Amino acid sequence: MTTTTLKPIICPSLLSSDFAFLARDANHMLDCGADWLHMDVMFKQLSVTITYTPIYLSFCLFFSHFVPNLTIGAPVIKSLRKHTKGHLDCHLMVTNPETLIDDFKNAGADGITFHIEATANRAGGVDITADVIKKIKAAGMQCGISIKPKTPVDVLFPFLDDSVNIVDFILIMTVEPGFGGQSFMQDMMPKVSTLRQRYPNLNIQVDGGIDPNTIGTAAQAGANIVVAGSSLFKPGQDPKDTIQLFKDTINKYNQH
Ligand SMILES: O=C(CO)[C@H](O)[C@H](O)COP(=O)(O)O
Ligand SMILES: [Fe+2]
Repeated sequence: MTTTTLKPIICPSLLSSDFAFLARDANHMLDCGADWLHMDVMFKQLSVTITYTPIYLSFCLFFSHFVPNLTIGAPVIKSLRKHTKGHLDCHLMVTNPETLIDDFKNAGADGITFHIEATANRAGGVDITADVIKKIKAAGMQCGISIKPKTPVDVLFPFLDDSVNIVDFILIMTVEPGFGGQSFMQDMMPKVSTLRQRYPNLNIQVDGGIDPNTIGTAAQAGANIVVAGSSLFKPGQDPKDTIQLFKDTINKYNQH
């Protein structure tokens, strides 16, 4: 297989911006060298999981929120679109991502990343997942698939091996989704290196706890797209230097 050098792509998470000055903060990050603008879409939606428990010889219903937080939706993307030319990389932490694809496309999103836990765990999950990929691509957007920390990486293989419905990148969560400012989970790195070995040309994004101390670990494992909120919006620090450091570190480890 021929390999190409993967471009570093730095995505400031606007979850850490001042929402009252969203466009100002987004464009400042682009002026500082950022490549994409990462938009964290969280919807505190109740989901139901049916699980068979052999111990009790019965089926149990579990109710949970996909994430315990509520952030922004398509109307905010639409407003921001009018004030920036940046690539809007929308990370959907919601239970039924297929219901939001048209809204986000119409609002001006450039890419949608959905969580496989929100599609594959439902009845007919493989087909639902494939349909979501198809729908995002048919709408002309980039498509990413994300996995939470407890989800094994091999659930992604069938979709990456599909030569028809091409996924643009994988997002490996390096924190439990829901909030910015959490600590980087180093134990997620074997997932990144497994993907890098199996798919040398795959764009791999990491999200959560990326800062000057953790970027080396993520880049060495094989990540070339990084999301960073807290570390880029840290008061009193120039994001230009941090973005350049992230790019240099990714380039250092990304020589096939
Ligand atoms: O998806 C996310 C949380 O669910 C955010 O993108 C992520 O946490 C970025 O923030 P930080 O760099 O502060 O960890
Ligand atoms: Fe995110």
